[in-house]
Amino acid sequence: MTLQVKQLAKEIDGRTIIDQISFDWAPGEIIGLVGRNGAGKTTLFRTMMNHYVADTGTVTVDGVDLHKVPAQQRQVFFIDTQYNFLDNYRLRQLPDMYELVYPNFDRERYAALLVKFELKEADQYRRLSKGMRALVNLILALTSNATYIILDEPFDGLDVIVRENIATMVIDEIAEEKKGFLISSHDLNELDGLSDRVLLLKENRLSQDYNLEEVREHAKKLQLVLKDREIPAVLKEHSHLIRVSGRVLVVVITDYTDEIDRQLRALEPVLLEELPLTLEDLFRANLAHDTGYQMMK
Ligand SMILES: Nc1ncnc2c1ncn2[C@@H]1O[C@H](COP(=O)(O)OP(=O)(O)OP(=O)(O)O)[C@@H](O)[C@H]1O
Repeated sequence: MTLQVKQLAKEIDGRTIIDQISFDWAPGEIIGLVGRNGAGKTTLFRTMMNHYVADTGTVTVDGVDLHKVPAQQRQVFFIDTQYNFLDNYRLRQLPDMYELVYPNFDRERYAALLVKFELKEADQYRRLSKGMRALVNLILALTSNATYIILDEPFDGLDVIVRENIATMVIDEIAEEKKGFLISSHDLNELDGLSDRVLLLKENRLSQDYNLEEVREHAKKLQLVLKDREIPAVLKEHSHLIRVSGRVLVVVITDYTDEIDRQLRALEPVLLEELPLTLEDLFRANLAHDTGYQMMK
């Protein structure tokens, strides 16, 4: 079972917002969609869900076009955090609405999760705090029993505890590989430890599709103090400078080989230590136009 987005494009007011967007998404995957503010993340979701009619392209689940067979949209869950109908309803009323679209909506689990997170059925959605709304959105997403769940900036402005709760629930949910998540964020740190794959939206297009496990297999982040102040060729050629503080260099080498290791050790560094690689390091290393050493001149 796979959801396939193919060549999706949308113009608004004569301006291209998303263009040639293609990717596959399988249950069991947590995909991060990263892009700066205004990059088009929400527009991509709205276009996938047919809230915006696509100019070109298709979204299919097992070959069935979601835009042509609306009933198939029950396979995908998305709450538009900007425009939705939830505001005027009380939490106890929401299952009635969602059941119309998602016939496998799990009312029992919905009620149990409200209790778990101390949310009251009588509360009106619009009177909830931002964090509580984010939790309700996630609870609806999980209890809809849709296979593909889109979460648009689910951590935006949330405190650490709510963030942890959401991340834990997402990770628990994919254990059986029956559901997949597509989670947008403009902050890479939010996706660290959560996504195994990251799509980067840049200048209207998906500019990268990273499998983080693969990237991590080949990449290393090192903290180094060299004898010599001169940056050696092996670093200039193969590494990206993440940080420099005094004589301590922190670099990422995206393609670490035995040969690079040999050359580094041959320099007899005063310190050579491996550091944990974050998502942000990988992006900086992969996206920087230069290697970072220019700033040292
Ligand atoms: N209905 C609309 N009418 C006019 N412009 C729109 C509309 N929807 C989106 N846009 C424009 O499309 C661009 C992308 O917006 P979008 O909300 O998709 O970005 P985003 O990546 O989700 O941003 P953020 O991280 O800030 O939420 C913006 O320049 C926005 O102004």
